[in-house]
Amino acid sequence: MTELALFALLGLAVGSLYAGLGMGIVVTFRTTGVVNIAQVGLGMWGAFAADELASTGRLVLPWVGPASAVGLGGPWPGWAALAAGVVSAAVLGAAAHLLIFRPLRSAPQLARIVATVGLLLTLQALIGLQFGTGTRRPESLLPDGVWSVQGLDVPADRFVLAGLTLAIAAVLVIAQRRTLVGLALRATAEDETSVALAGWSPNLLAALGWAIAGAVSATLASLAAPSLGLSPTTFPALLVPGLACALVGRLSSIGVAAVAGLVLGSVQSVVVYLTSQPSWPDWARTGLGDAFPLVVVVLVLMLMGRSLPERGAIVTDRLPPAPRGPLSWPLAASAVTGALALLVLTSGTVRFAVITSMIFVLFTLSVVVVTGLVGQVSLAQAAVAGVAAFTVARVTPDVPFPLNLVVGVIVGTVIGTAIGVPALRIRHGQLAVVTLAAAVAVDAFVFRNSALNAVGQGALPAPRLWGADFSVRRGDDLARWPFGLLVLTIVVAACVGVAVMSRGSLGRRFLAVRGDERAAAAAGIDVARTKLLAFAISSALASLGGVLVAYSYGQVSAEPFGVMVGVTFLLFAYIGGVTSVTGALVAAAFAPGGLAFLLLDGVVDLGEWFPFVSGLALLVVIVAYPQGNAGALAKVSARLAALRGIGPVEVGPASAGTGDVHGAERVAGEPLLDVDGLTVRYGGVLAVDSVSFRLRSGEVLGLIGANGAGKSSVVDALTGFARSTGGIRLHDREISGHGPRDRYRSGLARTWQSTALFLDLSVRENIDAATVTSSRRARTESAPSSSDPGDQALIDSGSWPLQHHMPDELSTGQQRIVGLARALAGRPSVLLADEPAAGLEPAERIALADRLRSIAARGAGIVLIEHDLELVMRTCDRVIVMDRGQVIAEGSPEAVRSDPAVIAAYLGATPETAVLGGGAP
Ligand SMILES: Nc1ncnc2c1ncn2[C@@H]1O[C@H](COP(=O)(O)OP(=O)(O)OP(=O)(O)O)[C@@H](O)[C@H]1O
Repeated sequence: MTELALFALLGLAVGSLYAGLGMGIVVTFRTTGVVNIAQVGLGMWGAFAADELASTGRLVLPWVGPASAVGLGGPWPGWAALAAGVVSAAVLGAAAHLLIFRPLRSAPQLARIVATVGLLLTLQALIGLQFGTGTRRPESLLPDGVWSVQGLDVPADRFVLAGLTLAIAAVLVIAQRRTLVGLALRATAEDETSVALAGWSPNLLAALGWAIAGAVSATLASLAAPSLGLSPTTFPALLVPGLACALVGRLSSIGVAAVAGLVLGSVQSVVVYLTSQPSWPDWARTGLGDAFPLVVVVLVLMLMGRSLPERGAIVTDRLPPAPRGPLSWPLAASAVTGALALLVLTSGTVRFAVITSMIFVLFTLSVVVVTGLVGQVSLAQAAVAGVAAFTVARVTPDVPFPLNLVVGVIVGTVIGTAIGVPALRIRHGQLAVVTLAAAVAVDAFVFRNSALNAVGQGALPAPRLWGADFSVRRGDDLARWPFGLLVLTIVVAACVGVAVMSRGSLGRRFLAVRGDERAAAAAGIDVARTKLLAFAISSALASLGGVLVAYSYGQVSAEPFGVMVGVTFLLFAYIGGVTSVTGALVAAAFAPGGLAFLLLDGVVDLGEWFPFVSGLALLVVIVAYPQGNAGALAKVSARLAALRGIGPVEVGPASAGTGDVHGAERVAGEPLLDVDGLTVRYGGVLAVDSVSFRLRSGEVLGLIGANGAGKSSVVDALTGFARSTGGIRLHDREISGHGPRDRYRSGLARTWQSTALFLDLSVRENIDAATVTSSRRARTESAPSSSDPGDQALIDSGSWPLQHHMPDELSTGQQRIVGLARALAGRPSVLLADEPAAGLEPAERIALADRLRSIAARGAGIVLIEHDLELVMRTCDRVIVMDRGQVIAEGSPEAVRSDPAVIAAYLGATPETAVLGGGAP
């Protein structure tokens, strides 16, 4: 027990460092919305700069080459050096904002994550160049005595460090609550415009946020360094706990992040102590301390996250477009011929570089699948590749080639898919943190754990197939062509597979989930399964790459699969073009150790400067092209498609379809939907208060009320997007416990006020993504079929002529009509239409009313939310009026229109002038 307490107190040193990083990350996020993965780089820079000044008197500046260090005539006193180091980290932070993140402020979130990754690599390289890669142990500025607490002798600096950490947190919290600058800093991330109107410069405020973050991290990194050591190679191990603390503080609480840092440091120290005990199993001795933050991160985020984002939490920024045109087989054939020629015509190191680039294609392809197509950020792909490689090393020679490859890929895929499980509830920057934490854990617990893996078991036996030797090396030949051919065959198969998949129905589902998870679930797509499938395919590709890397080296080691390598995969894939196979090929050509790398290195010998210069170049590229190469590639592929005559056609007026049965008899038939005491609360807001109604077959039921009355919340609750209490029976079956997808598949469909179309898919593909059973029949533009649910939905909604357009080529009104078509694609028995007429011309509204009637006439029940009373009168059999969450009237449109309570609820409007809800938006 005493030992446990002692180790917990000793852990306060590393805990204060984590707290410093966590607080820095929170401050940056609160002021700029960036989850700064490079925060540890800023903190380390300050600590190194302070130590250099204190030990040699050199002021080192954050660049390389001439005048990158100034001699200041002898070592500086410790506290003065610390102040200078802190200022230098603050300036570097502000510069990072002004030069990199300000230009990217309206870029996709992914671009900003990639930029922080690029900044981290650049800072790591810069520190290595300026201060060397060895470990330093600076002089301590804190008291070096020992304090006795309840019989325990604890170094005094631990208490001072913990106290300082809490003091810094208190100062930051008070400053942000009590000072004008603090308040402006808090406001700037949420609403730049209001801050600017109040006379503040959002740009300077954001730079100040970055500077404060850099200063806080550098202060605590410098003070903790004497007991921990300073080394540029230990970055990732510090980064993840820092991010974990920020997440525990929900990226918004400085105080919680600080306390979480201290607790995490203490617990980690205790875990390390426990794992060193003789009773602890050998296989679990190494890496548990490093794996622990992963557990914290995952638990916190899984508890915080939601399986679908909430209304209002939808991220509107778009990833680069993904090509959807037909595969160009001639282009593919020329690429394969070119690669073959390169293999045959080269030898030695050049051929090895060609092979390295080819293997790298598998890594960038894995990022294309999971990030480019499904929008899930993963920094763990190198770890997954490593798992496969280590598995192969372990099972060979008992399991011969190629069976060992299959086993490796299966194990890698299982682990990679498991790493993807948090993605079911966690998104964007937070997912980057989880996958990074997973990479650190796998690196520490598996790759560097000699009790668990086969490192040091020697060379992999030559891969042999049907008697032929496919090994990379024999005698003087460093890169044999049979191995190149083996790699090429696997890579070509993978490329073709991904290209075909991304253009098919799976690719459609991927892009739908990437575009809008809520709308995808409402269109019957299993979002969780789609994401996991993407992680599985992506992990299989990375695993193949991992095994081939192992065979290309002839043995397995941890280095090619390190945490920073995984980070590099994302960086290269994004810049090369993260949404297409072509992008993966471009990225791989420039891969470290690959072909372009070799050629460039031959032309300009950058030597040890290479990592820094390439990091800087990547940052310049990402700032200049925030969508990476994918934007450019998409333009080229659109032009090629236009040349082949498959470009967009002119938008014609939405014509009435063949399925129009206007004028059919209105029959109120069997009950379809029974809603009983439906109640929705958002925290303290009672949005829907015990609403009950019944909808019958053939009926159009109007749901009206002023803005904020609770109408959309009713739709959200009925379709499974808002938590609710009360009964919901569809076809006499209780569905209130079911998810959105199940409800859609049971026949309950909805449209969205925000249109929520999948912007990366054409109108036709939007509809096809939502058809429960997809029709494989070849379609013709002129001959719709009533047996095809997609065709029928396009016709019933009047959007048949729009089917070859991309959503953003359409007006908002047309997009709403397409949204209606998508809701009809599942042939629902109940349709909840949330303001489908907003943005339509008067004539189009009349046509829409007729269409809704004819859909109902064929037996569906429709709930129509609408502000325009004329449309409601024309379309609905019955109307429910809501006010402040409650039903205040119900009856025929005529009766409701003249109900005094209803008129009173609408600001005293007279029945003649009333356009309920204040008019269409
Ligand atoms: N996610 C949320 N969190 C907190 N409050 C919410 C949330 N969504 C809606 N509300 C609140 O619930 C109430 C009902 O909102 P709702 O959007 O359902 O009304 P509405 O009748 O559809 O309005 P509108 O006609 O403007 O679409 C409003 O007070 C709104 O501010």
